[in-house]
Amino acid sequence: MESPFPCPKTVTVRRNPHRKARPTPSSTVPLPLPLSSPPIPPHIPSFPTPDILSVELSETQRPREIDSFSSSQNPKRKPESENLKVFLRIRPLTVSQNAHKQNKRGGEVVKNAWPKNPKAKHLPKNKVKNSNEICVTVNDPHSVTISPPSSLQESKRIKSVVYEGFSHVFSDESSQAEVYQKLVHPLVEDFLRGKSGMLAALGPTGSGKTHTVFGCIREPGMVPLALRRIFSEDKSNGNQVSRCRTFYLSMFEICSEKGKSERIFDLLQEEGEISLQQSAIKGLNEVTIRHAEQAESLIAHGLLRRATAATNSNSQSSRSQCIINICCTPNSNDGEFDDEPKSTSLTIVDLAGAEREKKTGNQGLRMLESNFINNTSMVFGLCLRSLLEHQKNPKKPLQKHFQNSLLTRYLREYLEGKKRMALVLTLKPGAEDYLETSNLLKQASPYAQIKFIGIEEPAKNKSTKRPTQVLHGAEHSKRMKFSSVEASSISKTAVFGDQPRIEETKDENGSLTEVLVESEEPVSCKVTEGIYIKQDRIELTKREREYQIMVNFAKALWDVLKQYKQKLEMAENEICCIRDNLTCEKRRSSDLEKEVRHLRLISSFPEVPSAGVSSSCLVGLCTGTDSSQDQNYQHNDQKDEKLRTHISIAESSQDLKDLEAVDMHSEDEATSVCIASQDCVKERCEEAAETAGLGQHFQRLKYDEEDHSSVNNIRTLMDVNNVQRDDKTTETEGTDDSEYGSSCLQLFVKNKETCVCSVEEPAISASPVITSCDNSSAVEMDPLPHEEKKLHPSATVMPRENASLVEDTRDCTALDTCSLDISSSRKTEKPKRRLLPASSTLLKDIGSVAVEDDIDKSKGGRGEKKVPLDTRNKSKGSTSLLRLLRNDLRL
Ligand SMILES: Nc1ncnc2c1ncn2[C@@H]1O[C@H](COP(=O)(O)OP(=O)(O)OP(=O)(O)O)[C@@H](O)[C@H]1O
Repeated sequence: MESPFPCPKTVTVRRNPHRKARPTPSSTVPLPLPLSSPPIPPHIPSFPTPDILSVELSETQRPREIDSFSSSQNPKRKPESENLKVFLRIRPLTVSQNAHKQNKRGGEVVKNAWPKNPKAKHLPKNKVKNSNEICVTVNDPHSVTISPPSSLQESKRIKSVVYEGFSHVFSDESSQAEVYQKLVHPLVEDFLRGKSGMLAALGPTGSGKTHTVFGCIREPGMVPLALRRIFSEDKSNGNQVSRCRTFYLSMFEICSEKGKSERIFDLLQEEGEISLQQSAIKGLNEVTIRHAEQAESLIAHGLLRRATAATNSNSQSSRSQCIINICCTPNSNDGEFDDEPKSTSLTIVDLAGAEREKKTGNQGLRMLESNFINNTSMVFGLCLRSLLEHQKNPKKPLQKHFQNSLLTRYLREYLEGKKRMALVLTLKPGAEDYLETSNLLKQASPYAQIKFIGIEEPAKNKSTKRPTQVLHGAEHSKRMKFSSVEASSISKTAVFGDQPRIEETKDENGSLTEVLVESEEPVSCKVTEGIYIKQDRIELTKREREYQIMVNFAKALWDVLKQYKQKLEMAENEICCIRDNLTCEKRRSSDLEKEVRHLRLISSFPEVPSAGVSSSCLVGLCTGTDSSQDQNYQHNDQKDEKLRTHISIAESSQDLKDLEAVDMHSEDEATSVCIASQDCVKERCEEAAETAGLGQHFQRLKYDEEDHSSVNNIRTLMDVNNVQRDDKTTETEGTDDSEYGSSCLQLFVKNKETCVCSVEEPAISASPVITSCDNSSAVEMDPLPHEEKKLHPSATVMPRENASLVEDTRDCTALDTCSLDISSSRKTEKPKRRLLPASSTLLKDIGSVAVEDDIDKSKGGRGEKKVPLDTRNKSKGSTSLLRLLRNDLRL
């Protein structure tokens, strides 16, 4: 059963690697950094202009992109690599078909109007191919498929092969103009801009090389089209170009003499055999051309001289390699076009087509010619192959295949990749030409990978300016004269390409010397290649440095802009925060204003009359260690009767009538006692004192730090400020704090002993009135037994007037005495405090004080614990004070 779809033939794809696009300078521009911003720098550093300008390039530092950048800056210098362009042109299957097509297109039958070799008149005409089978199929403008004829497919199982990577594939219907536009036009434009170039046509015999290069009258080839293009520009510019530059045409062929040796003939002169010395052709006639018609006429005459012969493959088969040079040299006196390039050349080579003996049936002389042609084509191909392999693997040396033929010796610079060139492969699409076509594509398609690296155009300085080499008229005689004089020293003459006017000689030291030919006396200047290289290197380094500076400048600018942006964002955020805070503050201020208004409204009511008496606070005593415990004590007052820690606050003067005599000056003051922990006593006292303005009046009476760890030190602070504030709010509004007197009674109990301390109101007494309970204290404390002291601390407050009796011996003017009686055991239960009226507490405590002589105390039994040192040191004055108090209070 047959498949509905024909099974495709097996196809082998031979791919030439794609040429990689050159990195453009724009690709080297640093990309914006990722959005994740780095930590914001504290400040933006100054722009590093000095650092940027001090860029120094090292050999390893030079980026590859610099070359492209430099070349883009100077289009006349393109040191970057450029691939060899390989074009493919497919000839029509038969000429008759082509003529038919041409007739269809233009209505005229195309005939080759170029002069034919008269020898070919009697040669047999090409056999008309009966087979219409083709082996070449154009896939796209850059690839073709070569399919073997059916006979070969069946017998040898040869597969179809796809060849890719061509710059362009011209089908059999392509016109000369189309081929010119894509193949030669770029070369001509470069040539007019001062870039030398070469086009070589390769292909088997009869494939259309000569047709492509020279064409016919109706279909002029690449050479006449190029000439027309060159001079058309000149015409459009009013012959300005030809006035500034001079164009020369030279045409020669390389053929073999009976297949033994190669000979070079100048096709523009009769019997013009010339020779090749090194890479230069000696004696080549360069004809000055002024317009295209003249040049075409010269070429037509040259083609008549070219060796052709009729073969089985081609009735007018080229038997030689034909080379045409169009040379351009600017006029030396013209300064207007001083920037124009110097001595450029456009070379077009029509190679003789390789032949297969079986097919051509050549014999004898034709066969020898065929061997020469095939050998030259092979050497040409070997040179390119060696260049390609060398470029692929630099370890492989560049073979000197060029030495094996005159053509390759002449084209050495092109074949070594030093100058720009293009190849056009011509093919015959017939099935009988499959093998030639296949071999050519297999051999030549990889050439598209060849790169021309570091192509340097001739320098513009005067020393490199080449005079014309045209060997006609006076110049010819000059040359001959010079040659006769210096012939012995001339080792070689450079006439190729853009160096036809320089003759290189070797001096005694063996160094290379270039001799300018146009001078009667040869001007010798030691110009070695190194000089040019050095100059170019310096210029290149300069450009690279400038480029590097610009790159660094751009980077630094980018960084600075980025930092400024971050800073701007920060500032904006800050502004937002400040704005929010301002709004809150405004809101607060408005609230405060409302409150003030409210308070003023309240203050407008009649004032509560001041009591006019002192509201003093007597300090309660406590054994607690912190204020939080004090609060607990207050809450648990009823539970612990034993704990005799008293915190008494005199709320009104009526409660302290007994004490009015003692402290007459403290009527207005409010006294409170702040029981603070041992750790915060000092801070609290200082804070309270500072708040109340009593910093200089407030003194701690006594604090013995020696033994504070053994007993819970009880400190009682009179936080005057707190009480003052309380009183102030109750008594008057808007009164200054300083109006209130403040006093602070601080009691220290050390080692369960009662200390008496007093702080007098500073407003009344300028001097600090502090009575300490040290050894010289006026109050003589009767120490209790040790166990009792632990449990019953008590404090006795004494009237000031009584205390004043003993003030002659003390620093204090008043004395408030507190006796502490610690009676509660902290071991058993939590201490409780009961808030009692100060007067009752004082009376009670004073009554409980046992006034005894220190002597009696010291006479205690041996087993008794010794009285502490501070107690023993109680003076008689203190004892007397206590007695007086008792008497005065009638206790
Ligand atoms: N593209 C083409 N269009 C029309 N005719 C062509 C084309 N190519 C070649 N021919 C004709 O084919 C014949 C052979 O072409 P040509 O002489 O150019 O081949 P060749 O490659 O130069 O051969 P050889 O190497 O033997 O010189 C010529 O008569 C030419 O007119």
